[in-house]
This record gives sequence, C-alpha cells and structure tokens, in this order.
Amino acid sequence: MESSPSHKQSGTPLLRSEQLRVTYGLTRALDGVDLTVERGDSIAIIGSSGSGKSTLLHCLSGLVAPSEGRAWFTGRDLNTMSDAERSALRRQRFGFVFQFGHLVPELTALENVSLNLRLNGVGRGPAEETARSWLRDLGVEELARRRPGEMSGGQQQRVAVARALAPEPDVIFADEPTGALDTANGELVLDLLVQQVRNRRCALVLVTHDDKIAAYAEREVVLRDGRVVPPATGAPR
Ligand SMILES: Nc1ncnc2c1ncn2[C@@H]1O[C@H](COP(=O)(O)OP(=O)(O)OP(=O)(O)O)[C@@H](O)[C@H]1O
Repeated sequence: MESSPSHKQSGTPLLRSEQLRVTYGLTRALDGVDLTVERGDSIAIIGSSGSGKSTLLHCLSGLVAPSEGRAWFTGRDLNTMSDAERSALRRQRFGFVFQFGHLVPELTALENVSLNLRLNGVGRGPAEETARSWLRDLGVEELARRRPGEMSGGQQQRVAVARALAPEPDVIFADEPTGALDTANGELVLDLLVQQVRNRRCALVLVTHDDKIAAYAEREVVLRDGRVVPPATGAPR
C-alpha cells in the first residue's frame, strides 16, 4: 500500500506491531503477531471464534498491554506512553466502533457524538454542528435529543459510528461494527468507513468473522490460534 506524502517523508507506518504476545493464564490469545498498517490501508482481521481478533485490535489501539512484543502508533511505542497519553490518543487519533454502541447513557445522541470533540477542545457550537452532520450521514438526525435508552440497538449503533467518526480519527478500529444492524444499515456503515479511508487517507482495522464484511477491506489478516496464517485462496473458510 502506498503511503501518503507525509508518511513517505517520515517512512513511519501508522501502526506497527512486532511479535505481539498476549497470555491469559494458560490461554495464548496472541502468539507473535507482526503487522504494519499504513495510511490509506484497510485491513480485515478475520478468523474463527477465539482466534485472537479482538485481542489484536485491543493491543494495536493500546487498550490491552501485550505480555511480550511491542506496538507503535506513528513510531511511538504504545506501552511506554502514560495512561493520560494513551487516553488522549484514543480520543483524538483513534475512533472505536464496537458491536454494541457503548454510548454514555445519561447523554443525548448529540451530546454523545459531540463529547470527544468537546474534550479535544472544539467549541460547543461547531462540535454540535459536526455531530449533527454525522448523525445526518448515519440517518439518525431525528434522534439527536434522545438518550440511548430511548433508541433501538441499531439506532444506538449508528450513533456510536457517528461518535467514532466525528473527530476524523487517523485509525478507525471497528470490531464487528454491523452486528446490531440490518443489512441496509450495515452496508451504509461499511460504505462510510471505507469512504473515510479513501477520502481522508486514514486507516481502517476491521474485525469480523463474516467474509462479506471482510471484503470491504483491501487486505485480510487471518488469525488462527493467535498467529497470522496465509489467507485461504478460493476455498470457503
Ligand atoms: N480478558 C480475558 N481473560 C481471559 N481470556 C481472554 C480474555 N480475552 C480473551 N481471552 C481469550 O483469548 C482468546 C482470544 O480471544 P479474542 O476475544 O481475542 O478472540 P476473537 O477471535 O476475537 O473471538 P470472537 O470471534 O469469539 O470474538 C480466547 O481463547 C479468549 O477466551
């Protein structure tokens, strides 16, 4: 994958991991994963249940510290950062979409989507304007004043996608992002994620067990028992 001019200058990928290992008791969730994600890259992390997909996403985003190995964002080692630095990174440079929205229950949709923008220093008016525009793109603008408890699971999920994309993150981490959505809205969300990569040259790390969803990404990383294995060619997985 070709890098953007700024990255060609620095030669530093957005994300890189080297020999990532994560052990939970006797379970080896990751067993030596090397990965590079460039600007403009979209990768699908696929594999069967328990193969380590979510753990890899969590390590690459600094949510989980590896037992061994290292992970870097733009050349900065995630595990030598302070908690505050990692939190700022997750708020400013990363966008997260999980299977279930995880919205703040006390806040309205508009406030949920504005929150990170406000924490990143954007004024209330512009933050709400941006939030409203994302809610519109996701087809949930009419829910702006509702709290998560007053929305369906799928509506909450679309609000969560708006929240993840509003700060224009460098990396979008999406873990089964369409699990709570019907087909049409699932396609809307995946199209939006891919469009972001194309238009802004950010990167997408998409965890899924579904080949149709993985096909939205340009590249597949297949995990088996915590290791990257070559993709199956032609044969159904
Ligand atoms: N917090 C944890 N404590 C203990 N074991 C864990 C923890 N998180 C993951 N594991 C184990 O690590 C292995 C990899 O889990 P992970 O969730 O990364 O897999 P996955 O491929 O995302 O699975 P799924 O598709 O079912 O979500 C599994 O055996 C799982 O049980």
